[in-house]
Amino acid sequence: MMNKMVAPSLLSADFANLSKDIEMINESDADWFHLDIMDGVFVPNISFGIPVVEAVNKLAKKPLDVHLMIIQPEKYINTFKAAGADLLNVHYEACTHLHRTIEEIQNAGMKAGVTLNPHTPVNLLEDIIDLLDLVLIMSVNPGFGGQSFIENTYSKIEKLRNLIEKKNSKALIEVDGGVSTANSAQLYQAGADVLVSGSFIFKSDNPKNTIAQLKK
Ligand SMILES: O=C(CO)[C@H](O)[C@H](O)COP(=O)(O)O
Repeated sequence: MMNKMVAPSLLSADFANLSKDIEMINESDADWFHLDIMDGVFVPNISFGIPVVEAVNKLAKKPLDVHLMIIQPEKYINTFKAAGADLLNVHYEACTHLHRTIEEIQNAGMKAGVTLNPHTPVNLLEDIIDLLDLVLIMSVNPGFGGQSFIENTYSKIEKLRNLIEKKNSKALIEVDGGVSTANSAQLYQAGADVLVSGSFIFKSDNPKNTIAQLKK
């Protein structure tokens, strides 16, 4: 059975009032917190780092889903575990030894996810999908919030769902970038389990209500 989960992306939160937005997510129907870590090298932007993950972890009452948009993510596995990450997403494009990195994340006591950039085909995961807890499909080029959704994402989700079933994998499918109520129903229908949404939630008049709408 498919899930209908929502992970608000703190990238679009008000950093001057972060505790208020964390409290809003705690009280909402959201399932996870999504935290985007950008290094200015793997992606052309810098977001926030480990001290912010630690601070969020002190207040968050839901799991922390951490998306590493950084080179050499294997160097920071234990650091993010100590900071409070429950699920660690690394990019397929940033990992030379992906199998080893996934095992290290899981051995550190976290769920392991692999993220695919829009140009990366899902069939490249064929020989590792059975080990994964999650696959994050980027529906924008990573680096910035507020971009337009790439329509080819639906067919990528369908191909990934087929691969997951063929390989009897437990991996959840998460989608990130340009997600709103204009595409949420179709994304769940295509096979997505978890939707990440940033600007659509935080720029709305009633973010808690928007999160509830995204779960419908
Ligand atoms: O990973 C990200 C950017 O790299 C963000 O999580 C994603 O873009 C969500 O933002 P929005 O919902 O505003 O598109």
